[in-house]
Amino acid sequence: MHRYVQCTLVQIFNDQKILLGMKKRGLGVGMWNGFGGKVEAGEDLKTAAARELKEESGLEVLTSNLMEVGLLLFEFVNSGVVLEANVFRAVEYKGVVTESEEMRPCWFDIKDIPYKDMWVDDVDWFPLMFKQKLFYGFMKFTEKNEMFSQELKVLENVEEF
Ligand SMILES: COc1nc(N)nc2c1ncn2[C@H]1C[C@H](O)[C@@H](COP(=O)(O)OP(=O)(O)OP(=O)(O)O)O1
Repeated sequence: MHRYVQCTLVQIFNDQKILLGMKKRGLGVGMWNGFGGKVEAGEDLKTAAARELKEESGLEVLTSNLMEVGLLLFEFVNSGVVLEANVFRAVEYKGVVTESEEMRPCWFDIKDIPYKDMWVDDVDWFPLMFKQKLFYGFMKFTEKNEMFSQELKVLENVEEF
């Protein structure tokens, strides 16, 4: 049986740079990623995305400045957990980038993304995000977090999520 968990993943852009965070604990520790986490009871997706961004990076974003860019389902077959990651991008935000208990943020040029220190799926969908394509993906992972199956497609509009 599967257990679906809604979560968010926010990508912050400044011209040709993207802000990534080095995960300091928990799922994905030791890897660079966008900012996000589980949606809490009673929260809508964008409110959860803005909260996680603030908690992990110190940056504040208005929910109206969060643009949907993709939906990714990560199934961890051993546990039966399926993370439904709702991916957003933002180019308008305020605040000071600040290291948190969970993430150490750093700006990267979009031509120099540290894919070798990121989840293996990222190398396939980051380029779609950089081309401003809307995408859907379904990836399956073993108990060692190795990806063994991947479906990834470009969508026309968010209604196809
Ligand atoms: C499996 O492949 C993944 N790829 C990418 N790029 N991102 C992933 C993958 N699996 C999970 N994620 C992202 C999605 C979310 O943004 C976070 C989930 O993080 P976490 O489990 O730390 O969520 P929190 O609510 O912050 O957790 P705490 O309970 O520790 O606060 O990872």
